[in-house]
Amino acid sequence: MELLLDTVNLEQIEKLVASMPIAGVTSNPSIIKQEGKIDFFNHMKKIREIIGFEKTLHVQVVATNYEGILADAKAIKEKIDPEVYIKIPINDEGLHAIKTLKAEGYNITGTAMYTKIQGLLAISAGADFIAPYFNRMENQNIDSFDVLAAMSQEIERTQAKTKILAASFKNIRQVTEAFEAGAQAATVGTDIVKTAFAMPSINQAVVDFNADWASIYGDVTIAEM
Ligand SMILES: O=C[C@H](O)COP(=O)(O)O
Repeated sequence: MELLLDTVNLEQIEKLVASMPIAGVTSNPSIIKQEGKIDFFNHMKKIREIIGFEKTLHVQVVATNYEGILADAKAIKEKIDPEVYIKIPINDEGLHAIKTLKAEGYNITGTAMYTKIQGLLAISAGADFIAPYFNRMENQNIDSFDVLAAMSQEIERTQAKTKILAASFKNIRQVTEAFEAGAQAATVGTDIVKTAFAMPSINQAVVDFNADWASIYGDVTIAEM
């Protein structure tokens, strides 16, 4: 499985990339807004410096029409780096742009995915990743697990190269469900990452082990023995 960070906070990225098996970083305008009016291209380049080229960086277009999306994609690729994944909403204009940009060798992540048909079309257009919005689908009473499982089946059936990069999570259960449904990757906010080990029993187990050790050896650690 691939775990990506859905943030552009440099400090958090640096910290979590060092301590967790992180496969990349994703962003969108709402995520950028959380950092204020950052120097967009320089900030994205700093993220690349932190994560290196073995991890993926996904940056979203803002234009909503075909020509504008192509222009945004070109600028992102030229001003950040050629390896960046261009995030494009899967709608009529976006899909048109995905077809064109894939033919020109761009890395593409189809995003804003709420329905099976969006995913099927993006897979067919050759998107490298599709990003179904797990929590947002649940909020609309759509069975997220079923949508992801259908995408997984389609990728398997057609032997497509597309990977499912599940997004939009409000808790860890949704993340593990996304992987169980067949997602290869999931992008999560730093708040969700932090809850991965938040179960009180985990810490209590460590406290109990330490107490038993101390009852035998006092405060002498294994390294000091
Ligand atoms: O890029 C898409 C985001 O992961 C959506 O997440 P959100 O539903 O928390 O805004």
